[in-house]
Amino acid sequence: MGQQAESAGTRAKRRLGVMGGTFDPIHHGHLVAASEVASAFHLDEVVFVPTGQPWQKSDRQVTPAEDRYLMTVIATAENPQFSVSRIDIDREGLTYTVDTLRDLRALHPDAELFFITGADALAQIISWRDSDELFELAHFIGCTRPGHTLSDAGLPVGGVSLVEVPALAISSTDCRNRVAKGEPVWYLVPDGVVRYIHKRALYAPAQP
Ligand SMILES: Nc1ncnc2c1ncn2[C@@H]1O[C@H](COP(=O)(O)OP(=O)(O)OP(=O)(O)O)[C@@H](O)[C@H]1O
Ligand SMILES: O=C(O)c1ccc[n+]([C@@H]2O[C@H](COP(=O)([O-])O)[C@@H](O)[C@H]2O)c1
Repeated sequence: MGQQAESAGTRAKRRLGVMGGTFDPIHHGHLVAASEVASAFHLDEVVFVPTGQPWQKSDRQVTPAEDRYLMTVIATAENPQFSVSRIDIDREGLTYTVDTLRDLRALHPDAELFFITGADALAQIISWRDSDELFELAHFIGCTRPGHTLSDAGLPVGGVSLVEVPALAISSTDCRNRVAKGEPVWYLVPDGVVRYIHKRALYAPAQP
């Protein structure tokens, strides 16, 4: 029966979530948002895509991509629905989501793409490169995030869904600042990520 349906071309499209981020470091806010969206939108998989060179974060030194990639692998390893892609890290030049989605489209021609963002990122999308094309390549899902208003105002009708996720007032900025001050990040980021941060001495204050 399954085989017949497949050969008749009636098989449902694979639903692939895309969670893009700098992940410097990845924290439970990212993981909960991805998990909630996967459940609410019946996604088959969520691929986490750490940025290569995020052009809107050029005001600060971003941690090397390999460290951010490895922390993302560690954080997602136990969830069979989660995977990590190197496409943005391995592409030369600045990272633009339009390239991410074009590449994922080419890699997964039969999948429907769902790009997941927090409310803060969603509010900036109009400033992203080739923003019109973004909505042809994927459906966008904006998640609530404490301190930010979730809105689809000005975005293409039907191109965006808004979803409420458990409020976790966690940011990578706060995690970095805590480590720099010697404060704990246990339970804000996965345990393996805490250990990786300490092993690699990430976010430590610069020595005088
Ligand atoms: N606590 C959170 N709840 C919901 N969404 C979040 C949360 N933290 C981050 N996101 C979303 O995850 C994506 C990747 O975020 P990013 O890696 O920039 O983390 P960040 O915590 O915002 O980092 P930073 O503090 O360095 O700006 C963005 O779409 C962002 O809106
Ligand atoms: O394409 C763009 O112009 C663009 C500008 C800013 C952010 N993004 C993407 O938005 C996601 C979250 O980015 P950030 O900077 O909040 O970590 C990540 O996948 C970025 O590549 C994309």
